[in-house]
Amino acid sequence: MTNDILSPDADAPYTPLIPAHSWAIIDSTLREGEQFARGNFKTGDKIEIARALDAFGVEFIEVTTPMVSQQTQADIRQLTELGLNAKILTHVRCHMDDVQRAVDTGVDGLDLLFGTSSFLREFSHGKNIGQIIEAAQEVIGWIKTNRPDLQIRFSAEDTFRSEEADLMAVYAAVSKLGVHRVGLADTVGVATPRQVYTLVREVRKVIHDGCGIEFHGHNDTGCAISNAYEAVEAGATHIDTTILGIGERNGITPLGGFLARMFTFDPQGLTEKYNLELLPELDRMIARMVDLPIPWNNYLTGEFAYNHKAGMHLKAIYLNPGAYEAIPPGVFGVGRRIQAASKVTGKHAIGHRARELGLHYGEDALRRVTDHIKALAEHNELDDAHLEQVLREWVSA
Ligand SMILES: CC(=O)SCCNC(=O)CCNC(=O)[C@H](O)C(C)(C)COP(=O)(O)OP(=O)(O)OC[C@H]1O[C@@H](n2cnc3c(N)ncnc32)[C@H](O)[C@@H]1OP(=O)(O)O
Ligand SMILES: O=C(O)CCC(=O)C(=O)O
Ligand SMILES: [Mg+2]
Repeated sequence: MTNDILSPDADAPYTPLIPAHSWAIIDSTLREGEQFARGNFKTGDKIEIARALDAFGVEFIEVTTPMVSQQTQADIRQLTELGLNAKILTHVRCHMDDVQRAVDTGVDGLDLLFGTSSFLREFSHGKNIGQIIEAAQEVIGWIKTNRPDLQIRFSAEDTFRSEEADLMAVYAAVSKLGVHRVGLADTVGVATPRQVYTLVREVRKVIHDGCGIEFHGHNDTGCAISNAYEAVEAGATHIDTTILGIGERNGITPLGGFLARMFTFDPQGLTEKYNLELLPELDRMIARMVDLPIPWNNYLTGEFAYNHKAGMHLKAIYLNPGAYEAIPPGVFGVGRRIQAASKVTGKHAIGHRARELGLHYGEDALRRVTDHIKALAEHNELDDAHLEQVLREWVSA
């Protein structure tokens, strides 16, 4: 494959702008997604979701803390016994009770968190930065001694409303304790792309070389995908997503939208890494489970995500779909829709449809039938059957 989605020069050598192997997905549909208004997955749902994510190829699946209930604890165990390729991580408070329960579930790693903003220090857990670091030392020290096989991530919840000096102290401390990843969480979706880029670069300076950087971004101000992208550009190694973006409030970085973004930088790498054509099935599965439709303008899989209508677009799209598509829909298992019958159509689109029907119009007749179709569509929606009828009637007129 070449970079031909970015440029019509198909002979240019393939050079990914941001290689897909430089980052991994931590899909949190089974954790953040359970915090969505309608996310109440039963055991069977969880197994279906985990298997579907694994078939798609995500590298990690994050699940809710076993502290939620005995059922949740048993479900985690069942998920870890499925023999998936994806590593299973559970999201737990930085507390020995949580960790001790979590390590018995068979997970591959623990995603620890502690809120570092003044909001969360005052209103959530009441600890100061020194106490947060002490708790991290106790908990991470225990895991390192007793379960060195487990991956450990430590995240500063509400990172982007935390003081930078506090963050650096916490990240440096947990890095020294040997965590595998640190997490930056835009918990209330307030960060801008530039802030994310800058902070990831700063954090990189205080952690050990092999330490990964994870980004978790909420979408309250519509920046979840751009922020995840900026994180990767700045050197983040892991991005949290959920299917359809479900999560607290209006959710987090959606898996499909993030992959659409990253596809444009390394189409070949993404195609090798994930079974992209399974994305529509994932989106449909979650839409069914939360009993909501896939939004009409959803990235890649929305009903109209690949609808082409304007005459100027249609003329070019027949010659090369790349003229008005950033990403070939077939790669993600979706098709395009050509809407030739509308008031914004043009003679090229009408002529093309006529030829498909085996009808041949001369230049003047094509102009006349096109204007007639445009006039009809001005007042009534026309469907393809109506267009075909008009074209057949007018060809001999
Ligand atoms: C931004 C996020 O999404 S963070 C992840 C959110 N996830 C969840 O909340 C998981 C689901 N939660 C639950 O099932 C429950 O909240 C439980 C089991 C975790 C705790 O339940 P409860 O004991 O009833 O406490 P409750 O939820 O009311 O309060 C939260 C407790 O966690 C403590 N806490 C909050 N953050 C942390 C942390 N990072 N590390 C340790 N303790 C913490 C709070 O201090 C509070 O404990 P306290 O009552 O001793 O002060
Ligand atoms: O643990 C994390 O990094 C993220 C927690 C979370 O869901 C959030 O802060 O929004
Ligand atoms: Mg969140």
